[in-house]
Formats: sequence, C-alpha cells, structure tokens
Amino acid sequence: MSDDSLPSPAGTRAAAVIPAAGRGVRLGPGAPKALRALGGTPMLIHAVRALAASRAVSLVVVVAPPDGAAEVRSLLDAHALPERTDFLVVPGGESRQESVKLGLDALPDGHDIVLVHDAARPLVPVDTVDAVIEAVRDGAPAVVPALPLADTVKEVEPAAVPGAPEPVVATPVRARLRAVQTPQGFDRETLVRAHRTVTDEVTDDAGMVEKLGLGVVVVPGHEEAFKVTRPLDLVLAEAVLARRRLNDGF
Ligand SMILES: Nc1ccn([C@@H]2O[C@H](COP(=O)(O)OP(=O)(O)OP(=O)(O)O)[C@@H](O)[C@H]2O)c(=O)n1
Ligand SMILES: C[C@](O)(CO)[C@H](O)COP(=O)(O)O
Repeated sequence: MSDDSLPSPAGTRAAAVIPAAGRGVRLGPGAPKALRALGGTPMLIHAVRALAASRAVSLVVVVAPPDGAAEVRSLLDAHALPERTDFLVVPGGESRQESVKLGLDALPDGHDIVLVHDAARPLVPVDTVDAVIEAVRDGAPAVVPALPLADTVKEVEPAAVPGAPEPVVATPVRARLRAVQTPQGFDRETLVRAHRTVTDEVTDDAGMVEKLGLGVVVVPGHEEAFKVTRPLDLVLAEAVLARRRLNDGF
C-alpha cells in the first residue's frame, strides 16, 4: 500500500468493481483464473490489494465465479487487506459484461466514481489507478489507461477454417492505436447508464460508453498492468513479482 496515493476529497469517493468470474480457458486447465496462485497468493488478492492501495478507493466489489462467492469471501477474510476499505462479494455471470453489471448492481450509494478492473491484471501499480481516478475527477466521464503498440496491426478477413491464410483488409496507422488496460474509470451515472442501455457485446466498459456517444479519454497505462491471459503471461507475472519482492527486500 502506498501512502503517496491520491487522497479522497469529500464527495468524490471511488468504488472498484473487480470482475473475477472468468474461467481462464486460455490459461489452461485448473481452478478459475482469478483463484490461481501468483507468488503463492491468489491472483485476485493481488488485484484487490492493487486497487485498495489507492486511498481514493473506499469500496471494492469482487465479482466471484458464479458458484464461488463463499470461497472468495473466505479468501478475502484470510488475507491482509487495508482496514479503511470495505469489501463486497457477489456472484458473476456468463460474460465479463454481465459480471460487471452484477457488480454495479451491488454498489451502495455514496460513490461518485467507479473503476472496473480485471482480476486478471494483478500487478497494476497504484500510480496508474490514481491517474485514472484523477482524470475522472477532472471531468472526463470515461477514462482508460493504455499503451502504444509495439507490433504493426493488420485487419483481416477472418478465415472460415482455423489456420487457413487470412486476406489482409487494411493496415491501420500504428501511431494512432493504443492497447487498452484496466482499471477503466467512470463517472458512476455514465457507467450505470451504459450498462442499462447497451446490449451489444463489447470487450471493455469504455466501449459501452462510446456507444452512448460520450467522450472517452486515454491516459498512460503501465507495462506491469498487463493481463494474465495465456501461460506465458503467468511466467512474466511471476518474474515481475519476484523483481518487486527483491527490490522491496522481502
Ligand atoms: N464471465 C466472466 C468472464 C470474465 N470475467 C473477468 O473478466 C476479466 C477479463 O477476462 P479474461 O482475461 O478474458 O478472463 P477469462 O474470461 O477468465 O479468460 P478466458 O477467455 O481465457 O476464459 C477477468 O478478470 C475475468 O475473471 C468475469 O468476471 N466474468
Ligand atoms: C477489458 C480489457 O482488459 C481491456 O483490454 C479486455 O478488453 C478484456 O478482454 P477479454 O476478452 O475479456 O480478455
């Protein structure tokens, strides 16, 4: 936890919704991804600590695997977490979008800013969390942390048969592209309206706000906020955590 984190001025308390109900199919067989160990501690606990490290975040809502709410509650009780933060656990749904909606439905009054953060991004630094909150406080209805791309991106006509060559349709100008991370931050009313209104499947919450025709802004993301999606990501996460522990002297 960082004492340098953003303070919470009256009237701008933030809540974080952490969707953690995914199975982690791309990571391979095993427990639901959020419950798998990273440095001996469940990935979800790392993500919860990362968000609760911000002094502006007074509530964290964890969206658990549909049949795993009791297990997640026990995990939260068994790990050291900041006392100033409240924690709620609700069961999730079939898609990320549905899980986030279930988390939003559980939010009590009194939080003007809502962050949505993937449990699968366990190592996001608190400075990134605070930068997102600050941009929402400054008046943006929706804020996403993002990084420039290292690879050139091609748009293709997807093959009907997996593995078949795919015709290239276009090469977007890379300098205008960003790879989007979480936590994404929102003026609460905007995010709730987006989840009530937008029915198309989208892959991030800011995309729903875009569909309302509202402005979304990007702030700098962080390399260590990467998403643990495939087995190699877990290797990288273990290495980043080991480096942090070495630097912190424990
Ligand atoms: N029904 C779902 C699906 C996903 N998520 C959450 O959304 C985040 C980002 O999703 P992703 O990395 O795609 O996780 P999974 O859906 O678990 O991965 P996969 O597609 O490989 O199964 C994760 O924290 C995941 O737990 C969720 O809460 N509910
Ligand atoms: C929200 C997200 O992490 C932003 O990059 C991403 O879109 C989640 O996608 P996934 O398909 O659930 O991995």
